[in-house]
Amino acid sequence: MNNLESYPPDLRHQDRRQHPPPPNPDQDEELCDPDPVPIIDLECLHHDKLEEACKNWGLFRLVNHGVPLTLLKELQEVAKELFSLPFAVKEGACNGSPMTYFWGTPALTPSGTALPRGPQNMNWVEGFGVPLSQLSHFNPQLHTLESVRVLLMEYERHLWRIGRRLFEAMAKNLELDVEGSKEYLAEKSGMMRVYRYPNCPDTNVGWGMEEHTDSSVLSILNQDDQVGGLQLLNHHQWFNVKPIPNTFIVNLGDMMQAISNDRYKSATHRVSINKHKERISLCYFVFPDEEAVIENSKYKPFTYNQFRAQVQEDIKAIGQKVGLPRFHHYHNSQASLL
Ligand SMILES: O=C(O)CCC(=O)C(=O)O
Ligand SMILES: [Fe+2]
Repeated sequence: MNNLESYPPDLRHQDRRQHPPPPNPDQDEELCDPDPVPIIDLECLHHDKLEEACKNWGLFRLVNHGVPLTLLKELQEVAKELFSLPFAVKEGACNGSPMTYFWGTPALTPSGTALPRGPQNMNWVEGFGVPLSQLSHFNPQLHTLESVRVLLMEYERHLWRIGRRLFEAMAKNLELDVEGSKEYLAEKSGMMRVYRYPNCPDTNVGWGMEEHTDSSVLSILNQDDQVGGLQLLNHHQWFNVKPIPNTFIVNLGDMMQAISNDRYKSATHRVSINKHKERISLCYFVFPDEEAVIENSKYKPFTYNQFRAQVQEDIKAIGQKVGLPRFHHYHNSQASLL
């Protein structure tokens, strides 16, 4: 099933062929733990439950989201098909299109190129990314990529409906001005990413995706039905976020934390490597209007454009994102780098 030729050369672990999976892979045991993540029902949205999840977790599981199961299954299938193509085909597939193919890091420049990282912090992931504003503006030559694009167009319409509904409920809880807060969630400002996390017998090679917070307002994740790996940091403890079919994981990003004046939190999360099974996930990120100014008692006035530029600068200069502390009043740059 593992098609070595399809993996980026950096992610081809030499031991891969010598370790067939045991009948009961130990990593699956953790998936039997009770799932601690708060559940939010979109059909019957309780504002107090949502408030509690945003304040205490920065992440929740969304049920009754209204996205057809057939669409979710089809997306997973076509994504699998796309990733199983030879690496060289995937590498060339996005030339001349707004879609990008990347591996080894999720940190990209605005034009979609991977920000260079040292081999010591290689993330065990490959992905395709596309800005939502471009999704309907290109026709990939590669048939499988075109199938993905068509499905993503339909999927995006659902996720925008979900994101807006959730954001409106949060804005109400935060008593934000209804008209003024509209620019904090811009329909086509988002992006979509499809990931594959190759399995690797030696999990010491690092992380599928290293610990981070998202820069978005909201991120909506459709993770593999079967293979876990997503972990959430809450109150100094890491939790496994189980894969449960037909549910989404919604996490709040840095922009939501800033908009809420730090009442809500941007979830710190990471993805572990599975020894035996690869994992597919799809992530939708939605951002504020690029020029919308965020300003309140905890933050100096700033726009998402400025935030993004600062993140890029920090990654280039010190190899990591500093994020929100850069924009706090009374920011002390030394303190935030610790
Ligand atoms: O694939 C996942 O489960 C998480 C992806 C993620 O955290 C991200 O893209 O920021
Ligand atoms: Fe993330």
